[in-house]
Amino acid sequence: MAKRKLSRQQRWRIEKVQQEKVDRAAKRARKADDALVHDALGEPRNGRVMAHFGQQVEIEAVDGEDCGLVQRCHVRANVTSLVTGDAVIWRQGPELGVVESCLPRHSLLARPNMQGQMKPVAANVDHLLLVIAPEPEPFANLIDRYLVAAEATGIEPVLVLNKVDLLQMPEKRERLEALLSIYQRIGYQTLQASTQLEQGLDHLKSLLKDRISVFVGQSGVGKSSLINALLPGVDLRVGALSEDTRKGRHTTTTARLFHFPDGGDLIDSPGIREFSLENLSPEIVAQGFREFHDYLGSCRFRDCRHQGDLGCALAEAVTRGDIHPERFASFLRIINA
Ligand SMILES: Nc1nc2c(ncn2[C@@H]2O[C@H](COP(=O)(O)OP(=O)(O)OP(=O)(O)O)[C@@H](O)[C@H]2O)c(=O)[nH]1
Ligand SMILES: [Zn+2]
Repeated sequence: MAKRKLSRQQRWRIEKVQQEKVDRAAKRARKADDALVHDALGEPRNGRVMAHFGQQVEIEAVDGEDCGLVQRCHVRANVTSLVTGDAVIWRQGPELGVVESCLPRHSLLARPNMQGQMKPVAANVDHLLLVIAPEPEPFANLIDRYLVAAEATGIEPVLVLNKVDLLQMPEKRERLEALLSIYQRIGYQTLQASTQLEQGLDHLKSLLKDRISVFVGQSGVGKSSLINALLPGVDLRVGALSEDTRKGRHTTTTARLFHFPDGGDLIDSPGIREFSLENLSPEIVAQGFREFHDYLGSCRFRDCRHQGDLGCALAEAVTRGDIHPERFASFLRIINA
């Protein structure tokens, strides 16, 4: 009896402490809001989230005479979960500005956090540059996994084969070009580059113009080298990604938006580069294979699992040569993973 009473009391205490924490946070947010009302804030204007630091964000003005001006901003309590790349309505302040609302997003990139929950990391990305290389060679499935994730978020992927200077051996060149041609045939843009030979960079620059891009791909394929070639003078690892906190200066993993000198923007962070697909249903995965679209819904059985089922339209398309067998095998590996 006594034991049960104690545990109820303990529960009550824990709940009370938690409620106090929530109340304190709400009070802090209200106080910050109130303080801003009394400051001389500017007119509402359009802006873009450049980076996110705890309770604050860095906003760049995208309109007006001082377009390009950057200010740290407080975020109104009713504006939830802003991420880098978000388009916002904000007001400039003497010291701190304020974000009043977030405009609708056309895409959202997410990645799993430590607890395995998907956390949004970047908004309004137009282009996913999927970097592959002869070394390390892309492992089976890697390209398709990224493409499915891109299709699920509505972001246009482009395949970038970097380090083409390493393709001296005809056998290797043929193998990688055959791989690229699978994707060209189903309508993906591909391009070849070498940061070593400074090859393909102009083509890449023209693709990046007027868009927000992210670079993804396995470790060692040359993402940093490509970004450094396109964004000279910006150290992506230190400085730009650091923030001052009471605990001292440290590098955060927050995503940051950068402007390419020749036009277009980059959103980058260690987390974004690892972005991948998590827990997508077989239907969404199938939608992520764009050459399957014409056949989905045409299988004999409405609940066809496309795994040897009778009258499977996908399997028939593979037999006819309309779907590449490697892509179909990749689809099955992803849904059975
Ligand atoms: N031969 C050759 N090597 C390159 C090229 N681009 C990059 N490398 C080399 O590839 C290695 C990996 O390059 P990074 O740019 O660090 O690759 P990354 O994709 O950013 O790797 P992570 O930071 O681990 O994700 C480095 O030793 C580069 O010098 C290229 O065009 N040709
Ligand atoms: Zn089927």
